[in-house]
Amino acid sequence: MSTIPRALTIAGSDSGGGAGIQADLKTFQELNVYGMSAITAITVQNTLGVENVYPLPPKAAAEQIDAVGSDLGVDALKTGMLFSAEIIQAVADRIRAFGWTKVVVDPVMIAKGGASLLLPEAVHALKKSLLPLAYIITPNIPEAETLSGMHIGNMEDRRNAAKRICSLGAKQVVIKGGHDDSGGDRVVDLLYDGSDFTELHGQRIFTKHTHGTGCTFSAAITAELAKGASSAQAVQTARDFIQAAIESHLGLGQGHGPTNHFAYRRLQGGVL
Ligand SMILES: Nc1ncnc2c1ncn2[C@@H]1O[C@H](COP(=O)(O)OP(=O)(O)O)[C@@H](O)[C@H]1O
Ligand SMILES: Cc1ncc(COP(=O)(O)O)c(N)n1
Repeated sequence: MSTIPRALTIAGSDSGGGAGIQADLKTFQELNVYGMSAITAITVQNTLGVENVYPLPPKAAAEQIDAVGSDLGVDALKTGMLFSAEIIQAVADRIRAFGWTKVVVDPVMIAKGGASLLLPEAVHALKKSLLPLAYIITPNIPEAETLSGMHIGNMEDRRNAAKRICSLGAKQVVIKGGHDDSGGDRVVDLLYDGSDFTELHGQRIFTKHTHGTGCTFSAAITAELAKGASSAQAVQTARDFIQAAIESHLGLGQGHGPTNHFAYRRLQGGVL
């Protein structure tokens, strides 16, 4: 019998392949984890932006989760674009019914190009129904501001926002630093595990090819949790993965291009 770790992504499809379900499955594969998906919405998207969003019925998301959960098994899962309060509710119900605990919530709200990937009225459902199920939640700075209800202008604010987000029920939080350009050539992600803070520092890459960085980062955390890594180890591997992926982006498309999901394998000495 195979003992390969299994990870599930519950997210939207990005036809351009750089974010969403596609980025998640590529990341799982690169980290040697068996990937499964439950699609919540289909986006018509390329590097120039999101042209349209077709949400699926909440029942379709729930049935996909049931299908994989009842048969293949799930060691860890992540959520990405969930779009509506009804889909959030359906997803939260299934996570609770299966009793899954290694749950990474990427609270996707707005695409880099400005398109809304979560209806404004669904923020309440995200906070109330999904956030308490999160083992790790991974907001970027604008998402952390929405969840915490406070402005984040510096690292002290970020620490306070992290505490507030944990007080809403998430066990741990990583507030990502991609949107904070005050650090010059450094980028800092902040992990709060409910008692201690860890700063993960990296080299900021000056590029427009950062489409899907948040999806890829949270998928890498999920893959590592599926393998049994601690949250600190999982977040560090995810940081290394996304750093390599941005550094050697593929230069695809005319707009905000995808990162290079092959790069981490190359870094580890694997064959391309
Ligand atoms: N220009 C960059 N250089 C290096 N790392 C980056 C850069 N932009 C984002 N990252 C990393 O990518 C991940 C996603 O960050 P962020 O851009 O803040 O999230 P999101 O994609 O959700 O908006 C984080 O680990 C962050 O440190
Ligand atoms: C289906 C889907 N899910 C998530 C994102 C967010 O990714 P980004 O913030 O890099 O645009 C996206 N653009 N599309």
